[in-house]
Amino acid sequence: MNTTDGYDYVVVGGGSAGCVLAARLTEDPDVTVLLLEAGPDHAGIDSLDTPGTWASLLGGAYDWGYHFTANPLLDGREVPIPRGRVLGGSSSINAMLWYRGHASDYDAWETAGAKGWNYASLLPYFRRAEDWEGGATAERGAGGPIRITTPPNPHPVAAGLLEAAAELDMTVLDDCNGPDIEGAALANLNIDDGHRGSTARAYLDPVLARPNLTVRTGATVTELVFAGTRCTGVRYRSHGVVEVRAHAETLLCAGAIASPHLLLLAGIGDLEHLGEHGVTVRADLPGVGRNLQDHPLLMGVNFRSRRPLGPVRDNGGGAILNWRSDPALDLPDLHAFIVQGPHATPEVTKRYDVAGDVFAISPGLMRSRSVGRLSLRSADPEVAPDIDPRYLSDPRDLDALVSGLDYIFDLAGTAALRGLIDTPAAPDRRLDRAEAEAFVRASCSTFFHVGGTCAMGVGPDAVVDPELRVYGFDRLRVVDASVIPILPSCNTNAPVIALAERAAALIRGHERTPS
Ligand SMILES: Cc1cc2nc3c(=O)[nH]c(=O)nc-3n(C[C@H](O)[C@H](O)[C@H](O)COP(=O)(O)OP(=O)(O)OC[C@H]3O[C@@H](n4cnc5c(N)ncnc54)[C@H](O)[C@@H]3O)c2cc1C
Repeated sequence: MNTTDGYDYVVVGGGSAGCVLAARLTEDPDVTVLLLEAGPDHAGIDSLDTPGTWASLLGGAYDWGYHFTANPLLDGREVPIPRGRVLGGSSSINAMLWYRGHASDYDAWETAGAKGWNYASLLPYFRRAEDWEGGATAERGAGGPIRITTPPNPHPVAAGLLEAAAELDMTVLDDCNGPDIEGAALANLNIDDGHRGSTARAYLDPVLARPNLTVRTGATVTELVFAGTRCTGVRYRSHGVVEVRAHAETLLCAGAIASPHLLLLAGIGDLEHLGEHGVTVRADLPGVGRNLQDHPLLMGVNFRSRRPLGPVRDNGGGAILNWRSDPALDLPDLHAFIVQGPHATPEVTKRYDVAGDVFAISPGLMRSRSVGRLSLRSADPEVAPDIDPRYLSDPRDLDALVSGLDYIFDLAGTAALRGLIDTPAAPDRRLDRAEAEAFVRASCSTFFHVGGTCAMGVGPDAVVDPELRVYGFDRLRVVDASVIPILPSCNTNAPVIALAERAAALIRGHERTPS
């Protein structure tokens, strides 16, 4: 084994959060940072850079290729759960929607025990990250690393969704990232002049020349190294095994699947579970891997277009919609986006014809109540963990998705969409309750928003404290989607980036958790 000299900070994983930390921490020229990324560099790879073809990346060379556990409530299907395996991580393969949800989503973190984490404390970091085309306002930022734009020339189906929503008396929002979120809006996209704005491109590329930053790609961390309760660094695989020391801290940014996996492999987790796999227990921290949350997404409600759809624009979507599955709810729980092409699981594709000029409206549940778990299958780091979001295990989630499916047919019945739709394609008509349930089970997939597996908080299931330090250990933090205690009602890239911005400020001592 090689042992290299140390760095002040070793960042494990160059994804959404890891690139932010590497860039912000090295603003201090006296601090050295090593960023370790298992995947390759993103530079020069056209398929990552081109916004319209992101869906073709799924299951490919830059995806870890995980699957959720077979779910009997989804007809036994093992839903794929893509995660980026390349510099930029999931932000290099994602759909580029920049949506921050509602202020109360973040206030709920503090209520859940994550002291100091609320909308007011995160807003400066959302603003700091943004370069919003509309310029700076009280809510939006300008001049930050991530360029945020709306579709300059929305695809006709995106424009049609906005008109359809207006016909149903929904608000058409000027800005989906303003204080009001209910209604339809043009999407905000992290697309900069036709290029994907991943964190690798926006945060890391501009600072690569800093002498205090070292980036190693093709470097898979297999082990955390400890001296007692102090994390002293990591071992990683890259043409042999290398051990590297972190003089100040090891920062786990490997994402909501790999970060808890590395903790479990290090013997940090539920005592009994670790014992079942012969892992020597370092700390009984039962919350590791628990509290796994994701937003279920129906892939999708498909319609045959009256006219050829033409080339894909923007990210292949362009408009979004938020509404309530039940008028008694305070806030929207359903969120849909338009797809400028077919959007269906293999099972749905087998049953219905979605070939040709077919577009989709895909509804997801942004306040899913089902909570799952990540656990070890083996003590071998090469064996992927068991990842189970337990979709639909709370029956209210099924009700909400059935309601969402039905509402898409209300939209399809508007004059605006009737002008675009020849006929429903999948399903091929509005369904009754039993049929709709069956369609939900066959079409339910992931919105790609896995989080919560190393939740911050104070209770017995909390894994990190509100400064993101792993309970019971020195010099070890988790900074990525894992620490989110309750998923916000939105896509998760912007929240993770704001979280990492705030974490960088905490680590640098520029921000304090209130006592
Ligand atoms: C297909 C897809 C579409 C999505 N669409 C959107 C969207 O449109 N809008 C949105 O807001 N969100 C979207 N998301 C979600 C969002 O991108 C993620 O929530 C966010 O990127 C998570 O950031 P992270 O830093 O927690 O993890 P990641 O960005 O996944 O970063 C983890 C990094 O760690 C690396 N890594 C893992 N294990 C190791 C190891 N052992 N050693 C070294 N490196 C390791 C990985 O390769 C990766 O680079 C999407 C996600 C996917 C996958």
